Amino acid sequence: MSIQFIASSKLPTPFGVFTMHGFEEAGTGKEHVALTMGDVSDGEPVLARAHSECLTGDALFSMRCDCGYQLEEALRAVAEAGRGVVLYLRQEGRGIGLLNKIRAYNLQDQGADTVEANEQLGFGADMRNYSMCQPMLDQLGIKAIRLMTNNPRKVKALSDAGVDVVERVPLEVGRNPHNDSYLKTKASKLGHYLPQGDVPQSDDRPLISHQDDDA
Ligand SMILES: Nc1nc2c(ncn2[C@@H]2O[C@H](COP(=O)(O)OP(=O)(O)OP(=O)(O)O)[C@@H](O)[C@H]2O)c(=O)[nH]1
Ligand SMILES: [Zn+2]
Repeated sequence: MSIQFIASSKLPTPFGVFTMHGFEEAGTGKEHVALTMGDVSDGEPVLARAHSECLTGDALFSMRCDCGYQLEEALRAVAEAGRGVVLYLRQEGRGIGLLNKIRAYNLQDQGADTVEANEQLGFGADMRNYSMCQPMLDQLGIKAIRLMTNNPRKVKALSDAGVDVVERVPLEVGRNPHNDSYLKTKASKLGHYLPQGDVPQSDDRPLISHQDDDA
């Protein structure tokens, strides 16, 4: 895929100050972002997250999925390591887009699981492609990554796209009563490595703003 680097800036967050890099896909005009911290171009493997956009989880505090929790944890882990990258990829709803994801949620409200809902709408279970990742990492001087994910298909897709994934780092956060059956379906039908066992019963989403209270 042809992707053009556009500009970089600072991005202060509750976790620390990242550098934000903006990219534009040729053809589609899709805008992707990479957040980096530390020296990522020294040739050593870089702690990395390739995060698929989830407006509902990432921005609207949804507890239907684990996306928002994973995004927070990935940013926190990179900041703690002092070095890493988070690719924020505009492939909402596993590639079907926001409005189709809302259609899929409507079907899930009526009993379908996340895979059945996609299929009832005429989509595959996962319509994402990761071909923007290698050119984005290349632009940032990143040679190899330690990928934070529970999704073995993502590891394979990135490797197939030419990314040197030297390690998978588990990212198991955010399980709650609202997303438990969704996570079970991800494990059983999409192959995610996710712990089973008792669901934490708390309804709270561990928002960043609450973390100081616990410290
Ligand atoms: N179509 C659809 N997309 C969903 C649903 N729930 C979350 N998503 C999208 O799924 C994507 C995240 O995919 P996941 O399978 O949760 O995670 P992953 O990135 O493949 O795996 P991890 O790296 O372990 O997080 C985001 O684009 C979300 O918008 C759903 O019920 N239906
Ligand atoms: Zn989500």
